[in-house]
Amino acid sequence: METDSVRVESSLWIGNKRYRAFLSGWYFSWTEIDERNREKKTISVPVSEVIGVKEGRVEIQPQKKVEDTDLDFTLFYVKRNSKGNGIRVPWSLGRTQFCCPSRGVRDQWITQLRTALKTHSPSRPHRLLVFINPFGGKKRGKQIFHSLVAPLFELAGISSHVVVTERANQARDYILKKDLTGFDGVICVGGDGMFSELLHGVIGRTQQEVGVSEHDPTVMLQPCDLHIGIIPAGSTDCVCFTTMGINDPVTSTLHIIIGDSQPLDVCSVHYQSTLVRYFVSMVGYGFYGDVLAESERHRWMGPLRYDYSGCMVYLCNRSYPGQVQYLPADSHISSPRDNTRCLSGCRVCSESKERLFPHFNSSSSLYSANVSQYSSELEGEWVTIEGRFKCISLTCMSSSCPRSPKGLSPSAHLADGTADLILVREANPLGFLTYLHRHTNTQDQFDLPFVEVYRVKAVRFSLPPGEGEEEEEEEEEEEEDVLEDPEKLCCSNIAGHSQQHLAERKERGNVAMSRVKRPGFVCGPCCTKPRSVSVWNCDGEILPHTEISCRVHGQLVRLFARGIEDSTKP
Ligand SMILES: Nc1ncnc2c1ncn2[C@@H]1O[C@H](COP(=O)(O)OP(=O)(O)OP(=O)(O)O)[C@@H](O)[C@H]1O
Repeated sequence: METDSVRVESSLWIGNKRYRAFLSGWYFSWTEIDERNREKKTISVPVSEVIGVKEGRVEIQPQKKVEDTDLDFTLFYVKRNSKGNGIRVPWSLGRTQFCCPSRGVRDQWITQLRTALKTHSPSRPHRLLVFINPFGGKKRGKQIFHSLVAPLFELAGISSHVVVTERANQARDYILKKDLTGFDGVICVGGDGMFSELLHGVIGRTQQEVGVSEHDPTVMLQPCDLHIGIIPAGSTDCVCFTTMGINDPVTSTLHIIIGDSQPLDVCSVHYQSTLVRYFVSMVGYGFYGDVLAESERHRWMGPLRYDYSGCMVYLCNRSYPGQVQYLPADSHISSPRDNTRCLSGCRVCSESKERLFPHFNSSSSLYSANVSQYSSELEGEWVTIEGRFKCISLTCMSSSCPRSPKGLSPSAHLADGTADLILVREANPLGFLTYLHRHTNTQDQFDLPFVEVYRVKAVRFSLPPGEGEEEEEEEEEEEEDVLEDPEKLCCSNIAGHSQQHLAERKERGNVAMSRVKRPGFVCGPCCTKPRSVSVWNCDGEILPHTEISCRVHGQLVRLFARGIEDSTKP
């Protein structure tokens, strides 16, 4: 294979300065030459990060301008900026105009650069299916796509079919049902909710195509070929932040164009033998469930509702009884307290591929059909923990966001086939506040006596006897009352259920009566009824079940991303 042999070399001019430019296999470099023929600074661009090569003098920002000259060509490439608002530097579009000594030399440069692009960057997408949520975040999805993303796609020769969604779940249904032949990936312009729609569509479609039942909690799901890209335009954009290290539409677009590929673990949530949901970020019971539930009642406040609800729920100082069972991951490989960070090219994640897909055979299609349909992952010693918990969370990734740059579990990995289970036991309010506050600074949030963290492959949660799922039907009946009389909403113990969930329950009608009585006590300012059962917050959606089981599916999907680039490296 050709590696670093020089393919083209010549003098080129940028403005009135002369440069010696050369294209080796993997890099295009140009070095300034002064009047005395001495070499000065060299700029080197990996061919894999070239966005496009155009004849003439071309500008695309702020507006497209083309000056068709015989001697010039313009190179567009990924440029790393000096600072940004994330935990890595943002990317922008670099542009350099070169002037050649003759038209023949110019044409040779263009041909060779384009050939190098095809050879050294073969996995770039050519056609993409784009879903824009016009109502996500600050409602700027359409504007972000048309002003920042589309011009870059055009420059890179990527064609896109754009669907502006008119309802929730339209993107998911489209992916599940429509013909996707010819598309190299699906892109969402929106927030975590839109990403979740694409995730469910892509996983569901892949399983349909190979005849695997998603409802079987023991089945080995088929990894998905179709890549997912995220252009952040939501309120929190946690998945984008965690997989990129930044929420920046241009950085995301450039990763899509160069065809970066980041495998991602996905967790499935089952209730008995029914698939409830998939998630990549987190599922949380107790505090996180209550905050989401409370915030649903204050949607009119906009994004402020999360701060408000967080304060209210904190003041309630609740804890919940339950039994957590987990299947530990191999602690020799990594641990949630080993102070490592999953960065681009992470060794733990790349080595895990062999462990996750031992029958991988590169000559067959992705991950080989030899993999048994039933997983041996669920074999092993389950560990049981009982107690009262302020919150229980399970996260497949660090789940960082601008407010919590290190995230819920700073050493979690994106693609190692594990998740981190965090148990926060009953604690005094000040202790719990310390735990919460440590998510926003550099202190270790796990270094507290009431906090435990485990790296796991699967988790089960059950309520103490007498608090089981059937008894929850009683609460449903109370919810029925609320639906009939919305006035009751503000003081009801369903503070917790999303409007969608309430609607679903109302639709179900026939609610069973239950005779179980709970002790009556006032638990805080936001709730005047007893609460001994919380709800699960799954990536921002309230789950309709409490006794759930979760299982990690290693590297189930692929994103157009490369993980967080280490900004300390040159
Ligand atoms: N046209 C639409 N009308 C109503 N809802 C929609 C529409 N398109 C998508 N949705 C739904 O809106 C929900 C929220 O959208 P999205 O995630 O894009 O923004 P967000 O909630 O502001 O951001 P984040 O999830 O990051 O907090 C998604 O769950 C999606 O299913």
